[in-house]
Amino acid sequence: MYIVQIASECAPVIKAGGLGDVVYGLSRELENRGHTVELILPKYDCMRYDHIWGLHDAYKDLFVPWYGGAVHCSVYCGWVHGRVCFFIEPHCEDNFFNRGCYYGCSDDNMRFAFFSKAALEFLLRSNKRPDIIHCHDWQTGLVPVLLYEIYKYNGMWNQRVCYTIHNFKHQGMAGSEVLRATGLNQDAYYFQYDRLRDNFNPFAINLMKGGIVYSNAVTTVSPHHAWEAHYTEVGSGLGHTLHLHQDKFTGVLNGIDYDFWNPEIDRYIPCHYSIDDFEGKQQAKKALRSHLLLQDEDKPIVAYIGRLDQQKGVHLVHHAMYYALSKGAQFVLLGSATEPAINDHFWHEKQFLNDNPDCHLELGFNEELSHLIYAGSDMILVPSNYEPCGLTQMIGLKYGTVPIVRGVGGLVNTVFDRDYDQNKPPAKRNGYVFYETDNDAVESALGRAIDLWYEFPKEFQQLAIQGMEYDYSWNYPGKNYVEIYESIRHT
Ligand SMILES: Nc1ncnc2c1ncn2[C@@H]1O[C@H](COP(=O)(O)OP(=O)(O)O[C@H]2O[C@H](CO)[C@@H](O)[C@H](O)[C@H]2O)[C@@H](O)[C@H]1O
Repeated sequence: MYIVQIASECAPVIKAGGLGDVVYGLSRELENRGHTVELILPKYDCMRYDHIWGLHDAYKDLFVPWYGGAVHCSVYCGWVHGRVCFFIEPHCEDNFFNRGCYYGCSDDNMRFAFFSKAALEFLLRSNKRPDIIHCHDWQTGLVPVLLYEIYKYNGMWNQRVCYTIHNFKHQGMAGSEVLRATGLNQDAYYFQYDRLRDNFNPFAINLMKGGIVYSNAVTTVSPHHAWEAHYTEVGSGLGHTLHLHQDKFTGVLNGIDYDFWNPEIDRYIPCHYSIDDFEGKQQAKKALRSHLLLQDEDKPIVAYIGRLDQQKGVHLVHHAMYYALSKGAQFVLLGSATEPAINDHFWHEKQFLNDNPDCHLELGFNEELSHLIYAGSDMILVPSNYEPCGLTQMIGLKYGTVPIVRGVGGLVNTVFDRDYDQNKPPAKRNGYVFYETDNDAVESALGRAIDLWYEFPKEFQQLAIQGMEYDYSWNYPGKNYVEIYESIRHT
């Protein structure tokens, strides 16, 4: 099959979070399975150009219809660790992708509506006719809408769309100017409830809803989250839409790219290790301590890696940090916040804990350091309020770092409590799970983990090894996606 992924991120060249990992990892797996995969991405000024090889002109004068006129674009092609990527650069006053950031601008709706339109225009003009277009999250929700309302009539009648939702919280709410800009026009038609009108705001169109309504298949990133989104408030108002489209909606658990996240070959850690040779993890722990200037004592290291926002349960991250320190553990945090109040809070904590020899807060985005933290820590904390899949616990498992998670979303599908899981035999359990959102809940799980580390170190190591035995590679999810593509291809 010929598959084109249209996305706003692809790791490591463009990565704000887990979306980037998934777009890259799935593309690689599909290629390994013999399919042809190409990616279409925005050409941001701030992306990691050092991860692109052979960047060259691919299509010089692409004119993308926009309002009544057209925006002149250049399309570049390059290889990102083996994947063929096309980068779209518009030349217009809006400077859509030269903002020094990926997201967070007041006109994000317009930026990504433009990107969606430009990606299809590029496919059309360059005569690319993929069997499957796979697009992701609200940023590309308009792709299937534009395909079936406009591009189908221009020669792209045979393309089918798989749409994956990584986060229901951000849906892309827009006004009718997006319809005018993209050439969809006809407000009355698109503002119908069964099309793009938001389920709660009658004056807004919802780009993610458009993606659900118009795609041939819709997935989210774990089976449990698919259920939550359909039946609970976690669907952020889209539950009824998912219900109406339930026949094409499923949850496919994400994978991890084991070529990149693997302690046996990881290029960012000082010493490699595996299930059979666990000693290297101690070396990584030493290296982590020396890198972050933590005192070198016989203590467990608890880590948190991730965006610092409400989704991730920041109030519990904060509490767990002090609780871990009080229980004789060390705590390492790597995260960044876009919300000013949360950002200020953690900068304050960082200053407050500056002289604490058992704690380090690294505020910012640092891919290389994240590898060392996964390898050098004993436990990884994921106390999310909601978590569609969660990659950090799966990466932690691969690195023999025991996950301590809240039992929501994909965390339910991947982490099984050592003491209480009813469905797995003890030899298949791999971490600790708590359910409530209060301090006692996180203490109950983190406390058990730290106690086991101190009192039964061999059993703790056994638990870590049991986690490493799980296969959360792209192997199974890759197969699942190919089945989905096959099922929609000839419809
Ligand atoms: N400060 C930092 N420095 C370096 N690396 C950092 C970092 N902060 C985060 N990362 C990395 O970014 C990725 C984050 O993965 P998550 O699963 O937490 O994704 P996120 O919530 O962004 O995305 C959404 O999409 C993904 C993919 O579908 C879902 O797993 C998830 O549940 C959903 O919320 C990991 O690779 C992590 O190591």
